[in-house]
Amino acid sequence: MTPTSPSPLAFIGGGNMASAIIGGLLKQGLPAALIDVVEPYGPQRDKLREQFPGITVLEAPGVALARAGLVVWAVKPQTFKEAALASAPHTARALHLSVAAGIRSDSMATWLGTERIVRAMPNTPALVGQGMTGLYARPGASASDRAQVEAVVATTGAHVWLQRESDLDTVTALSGSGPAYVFYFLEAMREAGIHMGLDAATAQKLAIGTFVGASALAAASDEPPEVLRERVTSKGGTTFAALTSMESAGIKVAFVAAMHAAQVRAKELGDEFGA
Ligand SMILES: NC(=O)C1=CN([C@@H]2O[C@H](COP(=O)(O)OP(=O)(O)OC[C@H]3O[C@@H](n4cnc5c(N)ncnc54)[C@H](O)[C@@H]3O)[C@@H](O)[C@H]2O)C=CC1
Ligand SMILES: O=C(O)[C@@H]1CCC=N1
Repeated sequence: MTPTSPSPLAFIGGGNMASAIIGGLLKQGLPAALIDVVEPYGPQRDKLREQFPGITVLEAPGVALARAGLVVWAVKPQTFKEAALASAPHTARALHLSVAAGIRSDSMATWLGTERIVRAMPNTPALVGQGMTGLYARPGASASDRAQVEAVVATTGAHVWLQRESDLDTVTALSGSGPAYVFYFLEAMREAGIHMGLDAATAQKLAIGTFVGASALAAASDEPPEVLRERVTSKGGTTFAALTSMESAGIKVAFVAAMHAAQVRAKELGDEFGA
């Protein structure tokens, strides 16, 4: 399916991630009439209708879902089982794409009664078409199923395919949660700028611009980040002073440990809330 194909899509859960993907699909020209969303929370249903005129927003799953060629699972891991069991009677013929952290395709196959399953781990820059998504296809998903998923995911940014499902937990820790790490650093840089006398708006503008610029440079460069870092670091200069301070504070070690914690949590979510 291409984003302009006539095959309808259903979203189970209409929160942040679903909105990012729906936004991408509509921007690429998918008719809104082809999108159904199941969203039990009233205010969120109103928001979806306002944000995406023409889509169908349902309070609960029902026969309307039977038209979907692709069902996108965008509920929290904690509510996946309940949502899956409620929708399964209506979605048996569809291809299923889950963006939920941790929930393994074995669990989905048990709840949904199909092997046509692809798991994705996107991230919130998908909202501005700059997402990074890791994808894993269960063996029961065909080449055309994978192509259909790629066409959807391509509307939100770039993707990588993974051969091992367990690697999705690592992708979750790296790029899935990753935007939060960047925002955390942005907060710290803004705070430091304010402490040193800048106003908040100026400090924030400089911090965000620095991330955007450094990321663009890293993406455009053939050289790895460590070489780019060394190029900023004059001997005996300011960057050297800052990086030495970070090393002695154990920031890199703590950062690696933090990502391990995220990966462990992704696996726990699969154990706790899986079949
Ligand atoms: N927010 C993020 O950065 C990322 C989130 N994810 C995954 O995406 C999934 C959704 O996350 P968000 O969109 O951030 O959460 P969210 O809380 O914004 O959206 C979930 C939506 O599901 C609805 N919902 C609750 N029970 C339901 C049910 N039984 N049936 C249908 N809908 C139901 C909620 O009302 C809510 O609007 C999670 O599994 C998360 O692991 C994946 C990558 C990144
Ligand atoms: O925090 C979470 O569990 C989700 C998965 C990746 C980003 N947000």
